[in-house]
Amino acid sequence: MLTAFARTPPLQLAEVLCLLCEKTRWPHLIGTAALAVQVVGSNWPKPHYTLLVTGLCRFQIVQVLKEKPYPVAQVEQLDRLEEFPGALQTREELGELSEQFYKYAVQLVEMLDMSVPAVAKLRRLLDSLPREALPDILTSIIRTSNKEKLQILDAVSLEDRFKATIPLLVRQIEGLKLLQKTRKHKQDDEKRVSVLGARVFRGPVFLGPEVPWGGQLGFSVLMEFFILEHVCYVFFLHRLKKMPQSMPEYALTRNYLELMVELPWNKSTTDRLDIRAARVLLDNDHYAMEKLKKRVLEYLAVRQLKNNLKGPILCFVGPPGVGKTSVGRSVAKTLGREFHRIALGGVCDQSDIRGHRRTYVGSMPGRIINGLKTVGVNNPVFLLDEVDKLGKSLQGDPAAALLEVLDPEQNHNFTDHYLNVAFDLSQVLFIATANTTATIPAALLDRMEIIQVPGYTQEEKIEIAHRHLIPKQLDQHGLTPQQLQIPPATTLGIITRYTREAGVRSLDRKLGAICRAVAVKVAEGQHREAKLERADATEAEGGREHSEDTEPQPIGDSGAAGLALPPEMPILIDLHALKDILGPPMYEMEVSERLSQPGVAIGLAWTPLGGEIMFVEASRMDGEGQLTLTGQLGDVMKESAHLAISWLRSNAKKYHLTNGGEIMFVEASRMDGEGQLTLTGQLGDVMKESAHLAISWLRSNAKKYHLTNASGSFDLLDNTDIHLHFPAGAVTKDGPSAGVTIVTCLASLFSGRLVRSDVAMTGEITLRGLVLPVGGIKDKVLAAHRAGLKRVILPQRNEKDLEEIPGNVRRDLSFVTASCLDEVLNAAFDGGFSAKARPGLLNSKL
Ligand SMILES: Nc1ncnc2c1ncn2[C@@H]1O[C@H](COP(=O)(O)OP(=O)(O)OP(=O)(O)O)[C@@H](O)[C@H]1O
Repeated sequence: MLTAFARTPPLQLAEVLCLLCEKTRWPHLIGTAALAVQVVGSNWPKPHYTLLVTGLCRFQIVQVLKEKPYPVAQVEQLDRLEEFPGALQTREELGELSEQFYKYAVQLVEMLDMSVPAVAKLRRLLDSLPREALPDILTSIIRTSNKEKLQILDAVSLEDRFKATIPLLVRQIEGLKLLQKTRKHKQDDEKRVSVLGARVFRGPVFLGPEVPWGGQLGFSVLMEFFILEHVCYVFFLHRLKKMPQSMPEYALTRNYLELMVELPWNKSTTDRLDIRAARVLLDNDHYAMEKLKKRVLEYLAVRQLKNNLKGPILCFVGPPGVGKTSVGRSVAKTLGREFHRIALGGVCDQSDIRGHRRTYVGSMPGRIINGLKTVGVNNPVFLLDEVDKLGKSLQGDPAAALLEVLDPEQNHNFTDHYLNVAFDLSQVLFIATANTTATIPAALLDRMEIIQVPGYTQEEKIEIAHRHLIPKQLDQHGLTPQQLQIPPATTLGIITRYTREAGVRSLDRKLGAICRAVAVKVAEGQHREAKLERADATEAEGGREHSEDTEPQPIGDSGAAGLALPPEMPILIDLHALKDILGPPMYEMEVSERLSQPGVAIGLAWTPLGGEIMFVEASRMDGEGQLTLTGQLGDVMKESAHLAISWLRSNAKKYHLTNGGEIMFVEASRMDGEGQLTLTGQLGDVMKESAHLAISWLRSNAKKYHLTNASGSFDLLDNTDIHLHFPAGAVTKDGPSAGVTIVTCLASLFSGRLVRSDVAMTGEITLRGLVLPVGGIKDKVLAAHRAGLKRVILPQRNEKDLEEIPGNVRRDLSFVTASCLDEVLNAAFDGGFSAKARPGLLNSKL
């Protein structure tokens, strides 16, 4: 019944035969006739045969004659390919279709890498085969579903065949185009195309609706995979499909694939770059911080002018609670970007940044990739909080991993160990914050632009409290300004007596405590009001109700109002109410009290927490002894013991203390008149050296200033030990800026004169008595102002830094700029310190 045979490629026929036999069981009446050429296989270990057939032609079943033991049917041959070449030439439309088809086929093949042998062979095949055979051949090679294949088989007329196959070719071409677009940046472009090319034609899973994802991955998602050239990771889909769900690896693979799908590979928000609006928003959100806001606006302006700015990473450095994090949040808000904060404090494992390799049990991606997953876009603002507190451990250096993240030249190719695929971080805007630059690794510091954010003055704090903190706290506690009022005088009271900070975080907390206390009163008041109303109503009805609750109760200790009546609104917090709520003041200014003895001076220190005033105390003792301490003591405790001994020794005569007691003084031989200098207060090396410098300078200038030791000798250390102490003893201190304070303190000790109680100072000294400039002037001056001091002695070369000081602080303080120690001492003592100017010597013996 088969009258004309045409040779069709065996591959296609084998597929169609299989389809017909296995899947369809005759629901399809059109099939392919084929000649079995070879049968290879065996029955062991289980039957496995490969059938090689040569295709002949399409046929249609007319009637099934019998089904067993094998189906026999009467069929009719459908295609007569020998007629087709003629038809192609005579019918214009068919000729055009065939030409179009050929062009698409060539285009598709040319998009592949011709260096792959299979592709080159295909190209040759395309030219050598008759045009009418191409639709069947290409359908069997390109990615098509079984359903689509059967549709082509059904297309008997050549015209239908071309028409049905062209869309399949176009779909494949578009897929490849998208793929190539995304990979054009990559260096290893060609290699990957070849791998991909081979897969497009022969690989198991590509574009197409029938993806083996158990219905959970849609076509578009797989498409995204595809175009993002992570084609090889589709491999995991196969693995997942084959794995039993109980296998631990199933969850791992699934999590991994879910992360791949959830990551915002090419999803971003559109930047809103309106500098005027940004300025208004920054001003509305933050009071003061002019320098920081100015720099942030400059940065945003440059971004507006130049897209894809590979700009510096901004790093805000300043004490805690000065608003660094919240400015970062405002930047995201002005740009209309997502905001994500990554806390780096205490991170000491580089896999925190870069993720674990998937071979680890419990492996996870790093914080960067996790953050991207959380925000769901690839251009968020990432705030790297506390970069100065990164640790180091055996698990690697997280700072080194951050280098890659922050380097605009490298971060378009950031590879997380877990993901193992490069992710482009170049669209992410990184802002870092730190309390100090001292502990930021140098390489990291080099990649960032540091913007100092100094602490606030008292006036600024009051403004911030009233503009931002109080409204925020009221809102958080469900209160209104009609219920609670905090006058500026009370805010100042909180700032000076209950907080000691450069920022406003404690102030915020104290305001929160006030709101909580008032919330209780307001809630109780409402409760009572309701009860009173009910009581009134009952009374009106003639009934009388007695309840313990209606007994009058005082509000707090202040007894401001009884609880029988609701408190009068608004509740005004004065200084008395403040004491009731927050307890007795935590900080009192004890400056003048502590300066009531010679040998004490106030220095100005800069710490990561802001500026602070620092007392330097000195005492001297006759003779030399040794103190043995046992009992596994820590450094601070040992220093305390030294302090105690020093105090007792210098007060021994006053209290009639002798050396026959419990403490063991072992007399040591005197070293040629050299005294001993004891330094306590957890000092760093630089500070210890400053103390030695100060002593040396004073010894060499002892005659000039009439400085003597306890026995009246100008050799200050002769038979004399000196103890210098820097409270608070448990806080580590270092740096050269205490030099002038140490000199002043010792000058006071050896002269027996009191240092002015309203003066603080800072400056490095040299052996020749020069005063060198130091850093952190603004914070230090603000600390002196906070402490209520009146005069600040600064190195002359720091005069320029005074410009940064707010006008009101400058007005309250008098500044003395000194270039040498002579000037420092003259300004630190009443009536100056020069030898001539000094009145009769005070007896300096203690
Ligand atoms: N100038 C300001 N104007 C308004 N609010 C401010 C200002 N400065 C700080 N705040 C508020 O103070 C609080 C603490 O600020 P934030 O958390 O940003 O401090 P930080 O400098 O990042 O501190 P840390 O270094 O501890 O992270 C926030 O509620 C913030 O809104």
